[in-house]
Amino acid sequence: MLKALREQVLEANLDLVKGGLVLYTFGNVSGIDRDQGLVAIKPSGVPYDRMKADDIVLTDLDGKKVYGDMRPSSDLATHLLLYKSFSGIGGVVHSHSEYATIWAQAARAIPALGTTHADYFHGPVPVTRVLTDAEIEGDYVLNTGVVIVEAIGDKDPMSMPAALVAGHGPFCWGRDAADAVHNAVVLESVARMAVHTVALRPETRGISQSLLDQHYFRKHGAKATYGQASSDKAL
Ligand SMILES: O=C(CO)[C@@H](O)[C@H](O)COP(=O)(O)O
Repeated sequence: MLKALREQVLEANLDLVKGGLVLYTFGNVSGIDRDQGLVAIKPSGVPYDRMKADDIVLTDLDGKKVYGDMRPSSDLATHLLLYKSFSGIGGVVHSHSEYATIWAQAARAIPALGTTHADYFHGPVPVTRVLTDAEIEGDYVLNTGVVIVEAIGDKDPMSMPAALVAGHGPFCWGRDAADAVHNAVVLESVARMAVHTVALRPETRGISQSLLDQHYFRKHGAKATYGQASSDKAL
């Protein structure tokens, strides 16, 4: 059932390890088949080096398992809410990558300090509000999705493909599972550079709106000029 999607999601999960974003069983990646309304997601707590395409769990958008013997990722409800809220996305990543998590733990948005940031994120990467005790004691995983959607607000989720969950870590998304991992790897790089930039020059104000716009739109959207015509995100 949806073998190609399960294989893509397996590869994307293994790419979290290759990208240095996760330790042990931390983190998770999912992908969606919009036509069938089914999500393929990492099984919970399974070491990446033992994970097989058959271990990838399929659920519907209500979280009902339709394929697989394993329990789905413990973050499933967050992934599902993001798919329901952001209709253009095809993949979701959660990691505890260190520098992005440092910003999340500090409950600070990552400021747009340079063109590396602007190539991927059209503005500061937002941080969620801190969940209330009632939200934590209720459905914490679902409410994590709620505060991410709030933090994105009226921004286009494809121009801001990441948010930091205060006190927790980053969630990223993209056109598919591989694209979401790509964004998560870049987010970690941008977060690392921002920590050091702010340490070196605490008063830094970041780049201007015009430089941010120029770099972002050079790579994204109908008028993008970067790379080759067939690719929105050539490296
Ligand atoms: O943040 C968390 C749990 O709070 C997760 O990222 C875990 O690190 C991985 O959980 P599974 O996807 O294996 O359930």
